[in-house]
Amino acid sequence: MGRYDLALIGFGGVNRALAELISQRGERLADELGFALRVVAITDLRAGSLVDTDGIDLAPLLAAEPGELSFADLPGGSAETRNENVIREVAADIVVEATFTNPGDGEPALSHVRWALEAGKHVCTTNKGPVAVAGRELKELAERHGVSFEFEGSVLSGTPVLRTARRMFGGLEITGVQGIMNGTSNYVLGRLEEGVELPEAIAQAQELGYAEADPTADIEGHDVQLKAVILANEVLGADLRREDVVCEGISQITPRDAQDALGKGLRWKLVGSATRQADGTVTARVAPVALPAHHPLAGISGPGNAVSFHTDLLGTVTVSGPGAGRTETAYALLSDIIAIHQRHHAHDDTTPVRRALKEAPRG
Ligand SMILES: NC(=O)C1=CN([C@@H]2O[C@H](COP(=O)(O)OP(=O)(O)OC[C@H]3O[C@@H](n4cnc5c(N)ncnc54)[C@H](O)[C@@H]3O)[C@@H](O)[C@H]2O)C=CC1
Ligand SMILES: N[C@@H](CC=O)C(=O)O
Repeated sequence: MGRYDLALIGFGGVNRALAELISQRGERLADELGFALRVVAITDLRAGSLVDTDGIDLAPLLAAEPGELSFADLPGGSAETRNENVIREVAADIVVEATFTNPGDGEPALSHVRWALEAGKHVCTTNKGPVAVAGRELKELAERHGVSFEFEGSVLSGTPVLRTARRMFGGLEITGVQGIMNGTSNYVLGRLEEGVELPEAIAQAQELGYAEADPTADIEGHDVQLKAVILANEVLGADLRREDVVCEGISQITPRDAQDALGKGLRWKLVGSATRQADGTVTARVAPVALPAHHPLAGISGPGNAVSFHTDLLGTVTVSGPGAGRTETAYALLSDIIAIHQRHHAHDDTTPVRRALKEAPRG
């Protein structure tokens, strides 16, 4: 059975949840998927760095409170983050990038991804910054080095939107996408409908692990702006930048507004969209919209998200599911690792499904 050695860059909510999945379900996953996962390096701004090429024992790290974790006194540990050294030098197959999203220049995550690809390592990330700022360049860099750059979790967390569009919509013309793409703001709008004030609703979303490090990005729409760029570029073949997307958030909506709307059969939602215009160009915007109850996006509640694809042959196809959450987003990373395995080891007959297919009687 094959094995992938992982370097985790950033050890906050999402990468800890991935480590938990590996620690608690590693054997089951290996049986099902036909490969094992082992963590050989972790870096984090607050905890430092830790390297063990025989495999890090994750259980004691996961038992520690996140804020109290320090690698400094562990064998192979250091108080220094040492990102570049770890990413370039440690013998890992896949670098898993889950540090803060920087909506401006995508840094330092953009450099983390570049270093890894240059070193011939696959990358999966949930970080929107590098994808929105330099997605095309990074995909080309990955191609040149014969490795994969996967980022399913950058839009709608673990709900497979990008891969669904890429793999399942062949032969369709997609004319536009529209969706609720931020779990925090959708959760907050639901709380406003219940009469909770904005600061308290935001604090609850932070506690639940939905919000960005700076929740302004969620509330003012900047997070959706990045997701609209990624969808426009990935699904509609555009070349948009964040500045091209007109953006308005939900900070002006009060509990009273939300409750008044509800009384009229409307629900305020933060809607992101990208549309192909008649001249072939693509435009995108983010804005709060009071949707009528019968609209397909009106019923999406809590941290749930949904994206509708407008197509020529199927009409509108909507994918919905969690848009945020630590474990849900860690699943996106696992799905990226599975995609890497399928792309680079498609001819291995190691998984139970492949073995069964090969051994099944024909005719
Ligand atoms: N939490 C969620 O529901 C989702 C998160 N994401 C994205 O996933 C990424 C991670 O999210 P969370 O784990 O929730 O964030 P978090 O804030 O819990 O964790 C980020 C971690 O990165 C570390 N870090 C920051 N800068 C670093 C650097 N230069 N080097 C090493 N470590 C660094 C921080 O110390 C922190 O532990 C973010 O980019 C976020 O936008 C994407 C989809 C959903
Ligand atoms: N903060 C984001 C997390 C995922 O991108 C959200 O709330 O949707």
